[in-house]
Amino acid sequence: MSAKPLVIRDLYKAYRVGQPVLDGLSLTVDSGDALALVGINGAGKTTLIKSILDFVSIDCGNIEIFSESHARHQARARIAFLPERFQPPYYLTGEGFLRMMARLYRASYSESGIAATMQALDLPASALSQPVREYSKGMAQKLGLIACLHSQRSLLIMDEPMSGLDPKARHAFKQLLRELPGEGRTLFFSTHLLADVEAVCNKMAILHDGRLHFVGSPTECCRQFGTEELENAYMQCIGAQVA
Ligand SMILES: Nc1ncnc2c1ncn2[C@@H]1O[C@H](COP(=O)(O)OP(=O)(O)OP(=O)(O)O)[C@@H](O)[C@H]1O
Repeated sequence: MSAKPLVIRDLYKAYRVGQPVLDGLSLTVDSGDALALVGINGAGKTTLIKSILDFVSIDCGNIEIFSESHARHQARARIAFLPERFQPPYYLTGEGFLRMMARLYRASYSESGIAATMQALDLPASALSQPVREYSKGMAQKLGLIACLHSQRSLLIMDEPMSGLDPKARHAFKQLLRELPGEGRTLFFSTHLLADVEAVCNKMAILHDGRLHFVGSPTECCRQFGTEELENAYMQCIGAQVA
């Protein structure tokens, strides 16, 4: 049996003593999952992502990436990551950035593949030779997404990847995301957009008060909370009033 992309057990993380952001969180992500992490502002989504990537130290528990401890350098060798508020280095051109990322990811640089993804996301070919400091926010986001998609890595971790994308680009990006499981890749991303969760994901995890209050498919979430609308199910899950 192949190793699971991500297994988290009893994870605790506090920035201040006695105030855990993650309070005994456990989660398993299976190969080919497209899992969305949702939760209110400040719920701890970015903290969870940073914990997985060992960007912050954890207080307790363990995290395994393809059966290796997340703290081991090689555990991250199968991950591509796109941070929240992504900004490529200002001194590079679009192509310079994509070639640098391909080297870092030890992936081949496919001119035709990148051209196709750029076209799908409505990023003009001229952006390749343009310095990224001249990019709009959405253009920079698209460049980061393209680097991630072309990383040839098995586990893609993205923090709010759709933020800054216009509706057309979001539509195209969701289509690209839907293709990932068929390529044997696994997707783990945070989002506030429940419509995107329904469109892309076979699983969602609702983080609230430091714990996962629900893990399962959007359909199961609606069923569990006795509603047809995912938004209402989510509100009930986090104990919020539904108007
Ligand atoms: N470096 C830090 N030092 C102290 N507290 C932090 C730090 N980073 C985050 N926090 C706190 O941890 C909590 C969770 O923050 P986090 O950024 O993980 O939430 P989030 O779910 O990603 O939020 P959002 O949806 O707004 O992006 C917040 O209360 C935040 O203030």
